[in-house]
Amino acid sequence: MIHLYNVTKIYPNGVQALRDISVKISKGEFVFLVGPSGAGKSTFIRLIFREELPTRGQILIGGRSIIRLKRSEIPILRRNIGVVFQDFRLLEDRTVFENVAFALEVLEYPRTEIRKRVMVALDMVGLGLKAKMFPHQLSGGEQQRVAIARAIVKNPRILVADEPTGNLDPMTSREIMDLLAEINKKGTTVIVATHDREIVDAFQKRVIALSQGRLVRDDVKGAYAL
Ligand SMILES: Nc1ncnc2c1ncn2[C@@H]1O[C@H](COP(=O)(O)OP(=O)(O)OP(=O)(O)O)[C@@H](O)[C@H]1O
Repeated sequence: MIHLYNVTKIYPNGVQALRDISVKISKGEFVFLVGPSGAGKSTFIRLIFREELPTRGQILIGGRSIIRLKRSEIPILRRNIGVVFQDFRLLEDRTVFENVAFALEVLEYPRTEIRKRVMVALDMVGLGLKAKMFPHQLSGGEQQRVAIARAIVKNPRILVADEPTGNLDPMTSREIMDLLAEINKKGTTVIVATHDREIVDAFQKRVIALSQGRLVRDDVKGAYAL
C-alpha cells in the first residue's frame, strides 16, 4: 500500500534527512518507526502525507505516485491519511466536537453526516460525553484522543502519528497506543514514529529503525533496540 523506492530527502539547507530508503508497508500493517533524534522519522512521516517532497526516489500509495499528484489531487490523498502529532494541534477556541467536525467541514460533508461521524469518532476514542468541552478543560491524554478522533473521522486508510505520546506520562501513553492498535485492528494501516522504548518492546510489532537518515533495521516483530 505504501512503497518508498530509493527515497532521499535533502532539505534546502543541505541536511540529508533520508538517504536511499526503500521500504514497503502493506495494507493493515502496524509499524513503529524508531531511531535517535534527527534520524529522519518526522521527515519520513511528512513525506507520506506529502507535506514534503523527496529530493530523489519514488513514493507510491495504493499504487499511485504521490509525487506527481496535481495540486487539485492532494486533498484526495489527505482524505485517505489521518495525521496525529506530539503537540495535539487542537483549535483552542473550538469545542471537542467542533475540532473533530472541522476535518469534515473542510471536505464539505453535509451537516447531518458530520454530526453522525463525529459522534462515532468521539465514542471510539472514549470522549462521547465530552463533546462540548474545550481543549484546555481536558487532560493531555484526552486532548490526544480528540486529535486521534479528528484524524480518523474521515475513515482514512492510513494513520500516521509523529511521537503521539511524547507529551504524555507512561500510563496515558500506553492507553493512547492501545487506541491506535484498536484502530489498526479495524483495518487502518498505522505508522507511529516514537522514542518510547517501553511501548515498542511491549507491542511486538514491525519495527523500522532509522539512523542518520538510513534504514538500519526492519524487524517483523521487533524491539526498540537490539
Ligand atoms: N524543515 C527542515 N529544514 C532543514 N532541516 C530539517 C528540516 N526538518 C528536519 N531537518 C533536519 O533533518 C534531519 C532529520 O530530522 P527529522 O525531524 O526527520 O528527525 P527525527 O528522527 O524525527 O528527529 P526527532 O526525534 O528529534 O523529532 C535533522 O538533522 C533535522 O535537523
